[in-house]
Amino acid sequence: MAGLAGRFARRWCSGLLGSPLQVPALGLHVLGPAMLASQKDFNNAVSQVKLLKEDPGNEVKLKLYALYKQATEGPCNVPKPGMLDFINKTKWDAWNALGSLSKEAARQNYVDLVSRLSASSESPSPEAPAADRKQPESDSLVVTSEDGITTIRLNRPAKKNALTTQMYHDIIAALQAASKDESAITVLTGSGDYYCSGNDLTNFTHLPAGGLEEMARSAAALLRDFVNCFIDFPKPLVAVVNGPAVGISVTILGLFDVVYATDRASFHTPFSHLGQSPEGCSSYTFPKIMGSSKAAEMLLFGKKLTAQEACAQGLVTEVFPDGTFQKEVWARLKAYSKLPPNAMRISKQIIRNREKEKLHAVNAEESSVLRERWQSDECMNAIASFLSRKAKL
Ligand SMILES: CCCCCC/C=C/C(=O)SCCNC(=O)CCNC(=O)[C@H](O)C(C)(C)COP(=O)(O)OP(=O)(O)OC[C@H]1O[C@@H](n2cnc3c(N)ncnc32)[C@H](O)[C@@H]1OP(=O)(O)O
Repeated sequence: MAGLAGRFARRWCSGLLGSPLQVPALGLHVLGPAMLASQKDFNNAVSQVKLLKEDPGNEVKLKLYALYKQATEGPCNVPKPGMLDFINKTKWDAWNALGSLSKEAARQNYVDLVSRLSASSESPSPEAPAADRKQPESDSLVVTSEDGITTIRLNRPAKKNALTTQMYHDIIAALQAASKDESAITVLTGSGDYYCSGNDLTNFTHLPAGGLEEMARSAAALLRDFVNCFIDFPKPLVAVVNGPAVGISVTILGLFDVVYATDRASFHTPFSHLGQSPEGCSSYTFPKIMGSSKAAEMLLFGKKLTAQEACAQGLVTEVFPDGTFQKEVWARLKAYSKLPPNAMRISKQIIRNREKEKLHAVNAEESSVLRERWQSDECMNAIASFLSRKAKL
């Protein structure tokens, strides 16, 4: 069996290396004619592929192959190979998946992909910033791609990774980019001793010209967009909970596929204490995950769960000893990231799709209720109390 697999792998690689190679349908750029690569750029990129220092792996080679075919011959126009002709069938599938993508757009995508591959093969960093991704506006979020994993790291350890308005925008952009990049898995984690202390309560102190009402309106719109990105995220999404988690960083966990936590983590949703109400679709996902009375204890009374309790309730997938947490979790994720990405994406789709409409409706309702809550005396007093250091949750 091993011999067969080895022969198959060798044939597969040489088959692909012999032809110029290419992007998942999801990752393709839709560009206006003025921005498209010239034939010369394309020819250069075809030559560049042969000079790559590192083998980009079969999946990328397959993407290159399909884009090359689309760019030079247009949409797939040859009969589908038989089931047992594995290699040619896989290549045909990749080309066919590009549908009616124009030759010009395929050429551009090919050039972009080769340029990303050239940049990354020259990068000396073991955890290189994703070359194809616009980096976040502030240092409070760090996005890297390595070993088929895109990691979005909250990086405000001095403030326990509390989420500023800019960070919400940056996370949205990072998720949108990750949904189209070449990684198989996307991870959200934190720097320092906390995973995240939730919404930065000073967000509420920056009143715009329209006053409290306008602040609540725009925060609700941002919240809705933010949560929608998690609902719609197409690839496996994993939370690596490296320490305590508060507020919105807990509620959105119900939208992740897998949640790994250190035994130092805790899970706290003190919404009533803050005069607020649940978000992140937790009013729907938590009762589903843990039953209505356990969910009520967390969401109404702000009961803080230990990592072990959260695991017993089904909110956390597995708890690891803090001393070996990073090593164990990343080793496991690296192994998972080698699984066929399309299979994982399609399986996620089957698992999640029938819930999507409901989740969007819940998100809209939660955001609209919060818009009112943020203008209430209960909420204003709780935030003033935190800011004046009278209260710690
Ligand atoms: C677009 C808007 C969408 C909004 C969505 C709705 C979201 C709701 C929520 O997320 S509700 C939850 C909000 N979070 C909190 O209420 C937590 C508040 N923080 C605390 O209670 C504590 O800081 C702590 C328990 C997280 C940690 O306590 P401790 O270990 O004692 O550390 P410090 O308190 O000294 O914290 C260090 C430093 O960080 C600042 N900080 C921590 N969390 C927040 C925060 N959420 N907002 C603002 N600032 C925070 C803290 O003030 C300290 O700052 P300092 O060093 O004093 O300058």
